[in-house]
Amino acid sequence: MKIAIMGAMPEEVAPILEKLGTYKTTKYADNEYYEASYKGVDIVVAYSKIGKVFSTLTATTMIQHFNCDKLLFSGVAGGINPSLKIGDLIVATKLSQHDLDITAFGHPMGFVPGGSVFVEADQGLIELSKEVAKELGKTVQEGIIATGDQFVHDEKVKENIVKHFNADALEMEGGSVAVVCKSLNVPFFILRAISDTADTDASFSFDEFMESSAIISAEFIMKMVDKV
Ligand SMILES: Nc1ncnc2c(CN3C[C@H](CSc4cnccn4)[C@@H](O)C3)c[nH]c12
Repeated sequence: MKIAIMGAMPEEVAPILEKLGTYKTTKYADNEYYEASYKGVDIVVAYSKIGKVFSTLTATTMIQHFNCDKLLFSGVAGGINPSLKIGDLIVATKLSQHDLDITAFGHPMGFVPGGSVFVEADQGLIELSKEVAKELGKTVQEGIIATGDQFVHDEKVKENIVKHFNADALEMEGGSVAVVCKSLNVPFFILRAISDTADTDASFSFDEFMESSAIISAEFIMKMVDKV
């Protein structure tokens, strides 16, 4: 088995690389991939860079070039559900692309022919996260995550995303990673810790809490690796 551990930003994978200690760095397709063996498990780590295109490239590379057969995503997100506070963890049950819009042709937001509005995450990995949460005595919410190529800092954008997708959190990479993993038949798991609430203060909150929230997510993901 070979596990892909992915983030979007350097800060989202830095805590994971620190835990791994030593790793081999491979440059490929304008990015770097870090390979290590961790407690007998082969792991490849990478941060994609921001957005759906870069995350699609990295997820595809980790699966097709590095032969990963499970993909875990660790990072931060903007909270939509009022129950989600800064630092809280959310596990994606399913994901959508909130900026995919051909409604002019009568299709629902997030849908294109041949696709689906939502892509469901792997139930086995979600169940595993519940075991880890119980062992750690941590609360982990499950919910819908909406992905789009914008940093959301506007209540009206949030409201529109809730209206169309009933999303609990939002970010910029999970929905595309989900499509890649579904199409390539690789179980995937998307975990995010809240860094902001995607409102007018989002960028300030993000700057203040992103690193600490990224660590919260990364530490949980590494506990998942112990059991996967
Ligand atoms: N409100 C929000 N909207 C959309 N996405 C998010 C996220 C999740 N990540 C963080 C980062 C923001 S853009 C970025 C660009 N430059 C520096 C830092 N972040 C991008 O990878 C998506 C956290 N809060 C979000």
